[in-house]
Amino acid sequence: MKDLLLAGRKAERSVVEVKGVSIGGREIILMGGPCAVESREQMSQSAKTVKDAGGKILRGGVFKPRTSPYSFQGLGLEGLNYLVQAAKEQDLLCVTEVIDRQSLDLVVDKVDIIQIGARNMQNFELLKTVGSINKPVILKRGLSATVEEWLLAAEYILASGNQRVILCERGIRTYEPSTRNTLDLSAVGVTKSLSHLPVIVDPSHAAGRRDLISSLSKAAIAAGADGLLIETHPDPDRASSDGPQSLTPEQFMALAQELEPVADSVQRSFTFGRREDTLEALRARIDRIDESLLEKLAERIQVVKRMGDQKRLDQVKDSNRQKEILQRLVALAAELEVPGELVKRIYPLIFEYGIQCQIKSKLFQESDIELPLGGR
Ligand SMILES: O=C(O)C(=O)C[C@]1(C(=O)O)C=C[C@@H](O)C=C1
Repeated sequence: MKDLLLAGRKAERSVVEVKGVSIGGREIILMGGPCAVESREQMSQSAKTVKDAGGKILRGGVFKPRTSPYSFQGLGLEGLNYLVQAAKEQDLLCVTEVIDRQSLDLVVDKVDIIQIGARNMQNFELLKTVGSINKPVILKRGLSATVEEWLLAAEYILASGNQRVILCERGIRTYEPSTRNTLDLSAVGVTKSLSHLPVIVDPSHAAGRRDLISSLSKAAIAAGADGLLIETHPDPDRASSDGPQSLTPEQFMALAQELEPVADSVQRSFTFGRREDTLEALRARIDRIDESLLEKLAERIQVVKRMGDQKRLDQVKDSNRQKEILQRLVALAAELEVPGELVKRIYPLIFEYGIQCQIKSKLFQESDIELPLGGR
């Protein structure tokens, strides 16, 4: 197929790694959650269901591109917080859809995966924009897109620099009205023969009815899908969006349990149930925590550097302020059951590095003299 310079087939299939979760490896990755985020409680319950079932990623729409302008359009930022918080509570990753640059800017630092919905598959400017970020992207197949058009849409993202693209088959429009769309399972195999990218399947949007989700999910795994994106809602009859296709928590659990033997039968793996106590799962959790600690440290260093601009050289070191910070943190540490001694040992290093940065930027703005801590 022409022009698939980056999305086209390679000797090795790509595995998209995100915070210890590998999409496109041997393991089938289960992602679940409601179509739209509605409340803190709804997201908490959904996250628990997904975790209990062995899922790794929580989904939830906060910016909803709806067919009718009068349908629920999403909770926006308020919903984003519910999604992120619920995922954190259960140590899940989270994914949400963006519809334009503005919504991308709002979510990009908060979620683990960005979704481009079917209706935006050929929004080329948006594809280029998500191509310039450092976050994996789930690219849904357009409602009437051919596999070639879908792969060329992925090519836009890859060509803009972002190599972590996951394709998602979510059903296409056909003449058959008994399901909302027709799940094109042959597209999984076709796409995998043409491209190295991982492919997941969303049976919920394809079928539009919950009675078919279980069989379609199992069929998707047998067809070679690397993961499933399935809608579940604590109370589907009251869902503000896509209730008829959402599974109840019990149905979601039952389905997840049935995935294990299907995955086994095609030399893939899926483990039903919570797995937080294995060494591997705990290490993955530690990796995620360490990443966020470091991200916060980097943010602190940036702020401290900016503070330096507002101080004279003789004001850089402020022992009273350091004492104040330490006192507050030692008290907080006690509440959080972290030894105060640890805080007292770590913080002087952090203060010292900040002071060095501030002094350096004042004295040697143009120089690159090594600081004792190796910073610059
Ligand atoms: O509060 C300031 O004035 C800072 O520059 C920040 C900071 C810090 O790291 O928190 C750094 C140096 C000062 O000795 C006190 C505190």
